[in-house]
Amino acid sequence: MQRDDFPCTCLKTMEKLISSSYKERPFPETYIFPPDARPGKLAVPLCNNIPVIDLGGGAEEASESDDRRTYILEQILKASQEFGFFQVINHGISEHLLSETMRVFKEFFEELPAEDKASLYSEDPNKSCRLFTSSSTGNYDGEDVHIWRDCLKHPCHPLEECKHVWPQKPIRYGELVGACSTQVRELASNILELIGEGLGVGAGYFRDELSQQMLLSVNYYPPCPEPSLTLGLPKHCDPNLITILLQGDVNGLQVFKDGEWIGVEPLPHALVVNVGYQLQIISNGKLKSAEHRAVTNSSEARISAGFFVMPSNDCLIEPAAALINASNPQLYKGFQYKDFFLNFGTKLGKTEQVLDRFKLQARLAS
Ligand SMILES: O=C(O)CCC(=O)C(=O)O
Ligand SMILES: [Fe+2]
Repeated sequence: MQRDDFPCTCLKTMEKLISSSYKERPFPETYIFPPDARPGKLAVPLCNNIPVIDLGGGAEEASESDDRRTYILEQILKASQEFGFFQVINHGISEHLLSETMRVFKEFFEELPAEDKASLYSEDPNKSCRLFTSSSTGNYDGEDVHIWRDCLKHPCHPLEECKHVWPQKPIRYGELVGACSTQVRELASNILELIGEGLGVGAGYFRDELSQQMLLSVNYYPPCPEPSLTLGLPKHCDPNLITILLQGDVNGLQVFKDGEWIGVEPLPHALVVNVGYQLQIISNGKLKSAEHRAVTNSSEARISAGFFVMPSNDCLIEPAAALINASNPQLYKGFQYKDFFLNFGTKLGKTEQVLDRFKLQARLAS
């Protein structure tokens, strides 16, 4: 960016961010979804049936008692089969760290000077740390409809290799997000161990390449005057292995279950865990990656932070051999993770098509 251009480019960039322009009147038509994709009924039932699993102080500690470990493992497996979603409490990550991390995200979006934000803004999806608005495709100007969110995205594992690309401000960002990423990663590894054991592929199955990368995506949804016409995130399943989400204390996350949308109730200091496409594929369809979306509201800003555990780009993904037999034929072909990810980017909003290229028996796999 040339110094002379700076104020002008900066201003244009900041106009795109929905957090800078949401008070605009009249309501911008470019954010209005076609009738069949609108959220419709906003007051969906708040779901008290998405399982809430008590990890009793941390999944790790569960290893101290075999019975307790087996009980937790069974609950995680059942929830991943039936819902593809669950919440965990008593997960071992300190409440103080979680609330301070959410606070630093809020400071980032609401208090950072425009020029600091502008220096991180990029529409290049290959840029490792970037602030953008609407979808992550990097094609804001070509989108049919914009989505009502700004997003800060960057890798968060291994810390020493990625911390240097993170925002330098707010000043506590590195320390808090670093500590939180480390602890979330440990929790995710423990949950994956339990899943591996429960599936019968072995506790260590998801270590190394299958879970090598972790990406942090912080969503900022400003208050929206027209929540019934807009979406913070359209319906999708996550493309990765497993996601751990901090959803703060504002409603907005909904899961599609048995033909209807249900809200995932924000519980203080709970973390939401959801199965991504890779876990569905590796488990040969035994675990399910559920469709979800984020709706907006007219009264307060909402922040969510997703930690996406994902395979290395070159990792070969295929259903685990131990899960295939005469009565459970292989449902998906093997592929490299990067091929899946590229294909995913072209199928945004078309969840029914994402898996088509990877199915072996189109009529059986869902
Ligand atoms: O904001 C939320 O609660 C959901 C975020 C989400 O689904 C995602 O980032 O993939
Ligand atoms: Fe998601």
